[in-house]
Amino acid sequence: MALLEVSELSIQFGGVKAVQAVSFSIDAGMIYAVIGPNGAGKTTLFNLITGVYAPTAGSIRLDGQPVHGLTPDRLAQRGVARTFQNLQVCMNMLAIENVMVGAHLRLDRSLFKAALRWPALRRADAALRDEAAELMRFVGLAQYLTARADSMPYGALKRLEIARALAMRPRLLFLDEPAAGLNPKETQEVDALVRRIADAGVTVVLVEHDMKMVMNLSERILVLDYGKKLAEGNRDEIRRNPDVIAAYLGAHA
Ligand SMILES: Nc1ncnc2c1ncn2[C@@H]1O[C@H](COP(=O)(O)OP(=O)(O)OP(=O)(O)O)[C@@H](O)[C@H]1O
Repeated sequence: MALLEVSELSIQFGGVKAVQAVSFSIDAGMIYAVIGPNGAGKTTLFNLITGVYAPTAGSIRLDGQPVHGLTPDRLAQRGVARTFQNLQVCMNMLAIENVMVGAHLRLDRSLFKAALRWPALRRADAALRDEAAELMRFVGLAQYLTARADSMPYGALKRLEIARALAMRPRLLFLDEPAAGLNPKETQEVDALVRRIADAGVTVVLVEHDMKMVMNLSERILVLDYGKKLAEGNRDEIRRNPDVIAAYLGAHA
């Protein structure tokens, strides 16, 4: 069974059909990319799957169970996490506290309340801090363990978002343009990081304009155009697809 199964998913904003009857499925362990021109519906598709928007029609199944209409925090508890195209970092907090927020989102609140005796809470907090530090090292931010978020360069903040999403211990991680605004060296580092995340057993879904990165990493690629599925396949199928070349890749590949 596929880890994620999206069927005939649609959403409309006023007259704009942002996503129209899009179907695809993602197997566990895969790196999967969603590409398409600006405005094609990629971020909206992420927003639908991660519970930011409720679909107008269609269904989303995780491990065979329907999850459409669930809120982002319920989805987080089921193992779905994401990063955002525009940074969503709390700048007035320490970097490590931003990562700890991710771990808090994962915890079931009722269990957390039950543990509300101070010594237990302090131990839990120390454990979360250790875990957050470990994740910061994993994404290459060891030098920022005691830094404030607002003192960090943009490239490091992009990684901080990834660390915070990983703190939710996701099975399925959505990365919305992880290389946007990065220089070629930073892009290569994020490329290697995505590979490490996948090697750790997390299924990764990626929206990305950097074609080199997409073609290097992705086992399967979904191409959207005007909210519709234009093509889906492995890298070679996508590279050769005449519709894709005409709509999108021609200018990039
Ligand atoms: N909340 C919203 N209200 C109204 N229209 C929206 C909303 N969100 C997205 N849209 C519209 O839906 C369409 C798809 O937008 P979306 O941001 O998903 O595209 P995208 O493929 O992610 O683009 P980009 O590559 O530029 O990020 C666009 O026409 C956009 O203006």
